[in-house]
Amino acid sequence: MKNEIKIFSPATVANVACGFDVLGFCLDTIGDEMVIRKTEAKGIKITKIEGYDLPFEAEKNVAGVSALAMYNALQPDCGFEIEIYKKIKPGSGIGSSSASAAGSVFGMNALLGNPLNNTELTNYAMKGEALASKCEHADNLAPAIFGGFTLVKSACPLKVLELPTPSDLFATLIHPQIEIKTSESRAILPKEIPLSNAITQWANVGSLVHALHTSDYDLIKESLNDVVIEPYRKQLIPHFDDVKSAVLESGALGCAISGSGPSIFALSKSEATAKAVQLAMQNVYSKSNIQFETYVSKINTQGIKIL
Ligand SMILES: Nc1ncnc2c1ncn2[C@@H]1O[C@H](COP(=O)(O)OP(=O)(O)O)[C@@H](O)[C@H]1O
Ligand SMILES: N[C@@H](CCOP(=O)(O)O)C(=O)O
Repeated sequence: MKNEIKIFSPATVANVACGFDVLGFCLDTIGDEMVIRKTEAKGIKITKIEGYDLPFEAEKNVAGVSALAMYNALQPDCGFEIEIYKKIKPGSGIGSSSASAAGSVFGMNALLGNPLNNTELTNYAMKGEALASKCEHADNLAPAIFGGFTLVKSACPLKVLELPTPSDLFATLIHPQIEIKTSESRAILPKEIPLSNAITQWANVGSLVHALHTSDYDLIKESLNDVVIEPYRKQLIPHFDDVKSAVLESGALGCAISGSGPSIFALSKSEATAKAVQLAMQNVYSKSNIQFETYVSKINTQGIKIL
């Protein structure tokens, strides 16, 4: 059995407009790399972090927290070293913390001969995610680990439903280079919502799930709306309304905040439209003095992969 593996741990889009804390999908072109190594010395050590300044103490890094949760439960006869090559900026809204939290447990599981299934891995990864967002949500972790679109039916006990990915669907993202911490953008949300908004929102979630199952792109378009969270969070994202109008005019099926922001995502029916949408996003932000990155990505149906 191998003593070391290198993995690609993908970025993810949580919420997918209407599905706060339950829906998510996995990206293909953006993600971190990690190396996980078995050691004779017991315990979990983070030995290398490149890309961004993050804590090396296992208890303060989401990769270490999820690894420790799994390690303490399994009590294997070895230890693990973790190297993180961070490409996803922390606080991006595309699952930076989730990529690390999922990557460490996925890598350890592979080196131990895969004793755990994807649901068990997601459960341990949630312990790490909770360090960053102050809440055990799995809507980034599930698509990172299972791939494709996922719905977290319940967090406790964890039940993840894998949803189909229509083959022509492409994502476009813009990541304005400002940091919004998930914990802070959760803190501004209302504790209660009007019943009329709840009805609109759960109708959208139900119809989006149906649309994914039937590859009904018109219904995807009708369903990609968020009347519950977006009105609060969009205030933290400069030019959000301008980006959304420009993107919809360019032919996207829908556009919403990615995770807790500041990234904004759109879904389109073809790669050509996704690229036109990318130009529309760039046009809006190039008129401002905020730095940004944009991406076009297929939906990654595999999730984390061994390199
Ligand atoms: N390995 C890690 N990767 C990313 N963020 C981490 C990691 N370990 C700890 N953190 C902390 O988690 C926070 C970023 O997570 P979060 O706010 O959820 O952003 P994102 O939406 O990009 O996941 C930052 O405060 C960061 O310092
Ligand atoms: N459902 C969570 C998702 C946070 O995603 P992230 O990529 O910003 O960590 C939320 O909306 O708070």
